[in-house]
Amino acid sequence: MKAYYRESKEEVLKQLGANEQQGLTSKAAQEKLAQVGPNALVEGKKKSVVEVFLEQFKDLMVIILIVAAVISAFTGNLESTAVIIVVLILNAILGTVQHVKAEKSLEALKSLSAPAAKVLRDGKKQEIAAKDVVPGDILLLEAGDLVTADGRILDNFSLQVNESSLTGESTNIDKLDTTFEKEVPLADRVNMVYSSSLVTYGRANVLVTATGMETEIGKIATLMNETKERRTPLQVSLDQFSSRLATAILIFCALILGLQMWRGQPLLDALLFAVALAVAAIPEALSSIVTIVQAMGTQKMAKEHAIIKNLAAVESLGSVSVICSDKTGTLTQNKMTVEDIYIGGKVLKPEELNLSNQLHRYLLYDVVLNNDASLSDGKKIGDPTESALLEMYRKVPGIDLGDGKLGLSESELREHLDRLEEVPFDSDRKLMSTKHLIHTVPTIFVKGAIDVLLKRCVNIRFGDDVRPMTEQDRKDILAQNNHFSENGLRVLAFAYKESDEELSTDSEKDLTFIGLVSEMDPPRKESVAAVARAKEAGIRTVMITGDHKVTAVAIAKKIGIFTDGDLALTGLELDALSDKELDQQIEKVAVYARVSPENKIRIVNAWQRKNHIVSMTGDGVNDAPALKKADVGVAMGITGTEVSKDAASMILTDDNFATIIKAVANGRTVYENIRNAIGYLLSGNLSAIITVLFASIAALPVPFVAVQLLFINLVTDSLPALAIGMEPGNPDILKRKPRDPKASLLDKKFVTQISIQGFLISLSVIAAFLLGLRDTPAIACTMAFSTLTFARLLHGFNCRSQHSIFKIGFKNNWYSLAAFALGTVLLALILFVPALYGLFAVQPLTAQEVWLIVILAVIPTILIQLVKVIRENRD
Ligand SMILES: Nc1ncnc2c1ncn2[C@@H]1O[C@H](COP(=O)(O)OP(=O)(O)OP(=O)(O)O)[C@@H](O)[C@H]1O
Ligand SMILES: [Ca+2]
Repeated sequence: MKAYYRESKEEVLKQLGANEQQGLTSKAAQEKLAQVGPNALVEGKKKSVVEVFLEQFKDLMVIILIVAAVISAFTGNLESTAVIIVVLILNAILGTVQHVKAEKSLEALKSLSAPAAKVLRDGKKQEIAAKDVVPGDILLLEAGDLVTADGRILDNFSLQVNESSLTGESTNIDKLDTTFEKEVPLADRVNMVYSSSLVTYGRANVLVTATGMETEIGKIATLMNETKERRTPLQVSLDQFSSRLATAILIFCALILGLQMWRGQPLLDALLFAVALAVAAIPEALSSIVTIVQAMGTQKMAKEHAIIKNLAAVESLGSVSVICSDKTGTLTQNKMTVEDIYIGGKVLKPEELNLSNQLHRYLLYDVVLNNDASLSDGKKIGDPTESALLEMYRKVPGIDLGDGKLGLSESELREHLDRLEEVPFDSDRKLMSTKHLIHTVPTIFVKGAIDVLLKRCVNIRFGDDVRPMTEQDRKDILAQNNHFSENGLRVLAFAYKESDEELSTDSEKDLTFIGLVSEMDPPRKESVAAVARAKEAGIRTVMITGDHKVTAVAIAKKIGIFTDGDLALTGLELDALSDKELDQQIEKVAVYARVSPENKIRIVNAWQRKNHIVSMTGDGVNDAPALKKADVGVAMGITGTEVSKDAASMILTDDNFATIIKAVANGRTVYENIRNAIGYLLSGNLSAIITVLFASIAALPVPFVAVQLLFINLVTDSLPALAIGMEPGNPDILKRKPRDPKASLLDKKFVTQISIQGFLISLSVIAAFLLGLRDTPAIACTMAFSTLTFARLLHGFNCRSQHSIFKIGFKNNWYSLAAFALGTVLLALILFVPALYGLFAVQPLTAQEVWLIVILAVIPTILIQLVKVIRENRD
């Protein structure tokens, strides 16, 4: 390993064959990539397919089935044994396929949110996937970036980096472009940056020295490589439910076994009862249905511009009750245009500026030079606040745009008066400064938020004349600012000073005021409707912005976030409140203006103290802690920093507030569909359990054989359960209050409903069984099995929604009809193809018996639908 930090910049460049001005050529980069491999950490050892397959047999439920197979073999029912074994193997294969698929789709989602890196290649700044970065690349880092490779700093502009993921040290570290003589420990190598750290401030050009597993984090990556299987809260609670259910089944089986033996039944016959009960009770399809429905939900969300990074977020989304959203870009379009300019005591349009006016000239210097954006071929690059300023510059009469007129184009101006030093903008300080030589005089230009900047101005300039700022001047400026803000305009203030000092944040004082520029950022069209939908859904929308309070409230009113009786707080006002005072007000506060990232964490905490589930958007470097603290942290796919994307659990690929509401609706739908599918499976199982218990207690023969129950649980029941999972969102899904996150999935009301439905179906099945018993036990068994299967297929329609089938119809879910049809065909095959009789232990039925089955099976569904219709008409 070479100690790059101990060698000079030139030496390192030479060793890696790199070019500081041009970067690598794309061809050289490609060759290098083929040679060293992608810049990614090798994932921890994944479970092999065989391991996954074998794991499927570790389940207690499966063990019960294996025991059932053995018992069947002893009772001479070898066909049953064979079928159970085949079913078990098929089930394990299905489980394996599903596991692999789920992993793939998670990986696909991951790759959608893979980090990007900015590099210099072929002499141009380019954004590439982080995995394509190679040693020798020139990495262009700026605040908000994730460092994606190890590198030596070539040019440093006050870069600050957080290396906590590597060193555990949480403070930000100032980087330098020096060379070390002696050996120093990793944490002190301030002329290097390391993969996995976050750029919190400033910028730097860095020569990549190592990528992938060769990086420092790669070397210790084995520690974090154990890919833990993460289960969502819902999956965890279902796991708990399953294991409790398994225990209950075992106890019941023992009781039944005891009862049958006590009656003097031979052991093997008694065992058949126990087996039937066990198989009837186990919801084999449950966990796979939950996984499938979740996976389909996330895929749908991805298509609708919301990428889920963490599956648990789908569930949290369903109970979100507060959404704290950024204003700029999320609620608004982030398309800024300059409206009015306040300069020399007058309000002017850009077209009214005059190049021969010295005051106007200084504003234009400040506008163009103290600005990182650029306009090329009509494309805006950089911060929209800043590109709007360049567009304003171009509107000034006399600016040369290649037509030979007098004034310089912005790039010529930047070339002539190049930037000597700079202090970049950050949303805490809300200022930006640059230093230039103007007519050989060193001059510092400052621009930023008016409330911050005005405090630092001591003079004001009118034309060529600079004089001390009076109280009246201040009042005039603030009044003008207020006027702009009330119209929802963002205001930037401009100032300068002539000074030779080394530029730092300390230089931003004793300034001379130049003027104000106001910019318009119209709300997104969809925002108004989305906020209204959120309100209907019991979700409070709160606007959080770095902008001025008056501006923010004006926009919030337009969008419908701020209504009569609401409050607006600034970050400073928030700081002045105690937690207790904040708790008293928080529900009224609709707008937070001039917030700092720390304010955001406090806002999340306060809502969470009130047991709200909070979604918070963020795009900046410092938003990461608030995004992590929120229940659903949302990052912006287009404008968000890599750091914010890394911390979020959902990424909006269109940066649009309305997408969050869509995702909430999807989250609610996924949860409801899962709940309905679970209700369907459990009520069906319960009906079989009741029938077996009844037969046992009434000293009747065993009503089902294991194969029949397996057929129902694994085949005919899975079809409607999946169809229920595909149910499109209920149109009134956003008209309800958010789900209480603490409420259990199987609450009392739901359990009662499941019990009643299971009981109704079992009544039909028992009736069919008793009618069959007038003939032979074998016919009775066939009738009980057919009635159970058909009744459960029909029950699929009942569980699609709380509403009756007349209200929801079939049109929006053809899957439910297809599932029913397919299940019916399979049942018919078993009943009418003699070759299958042996396998499923059925007997040929008469036409009369078939009619009886159909009628008995339909009755529970008719009753359940009837209740729904009555309830609908009552409400
Ligand atoms: N590039 C910049 N240079 C100087 N000042 C700026 C710049 N951008 C914004 N400002 C000033 O800082 C204030 C806050 O901007 P900031 O970027 O923190 O808010 P924002 O992130 O754009 O808004 P939101 O939080 O709604 O997304 C603005 O109102 C403006 O006055
Ligand atoms: Ca912001």
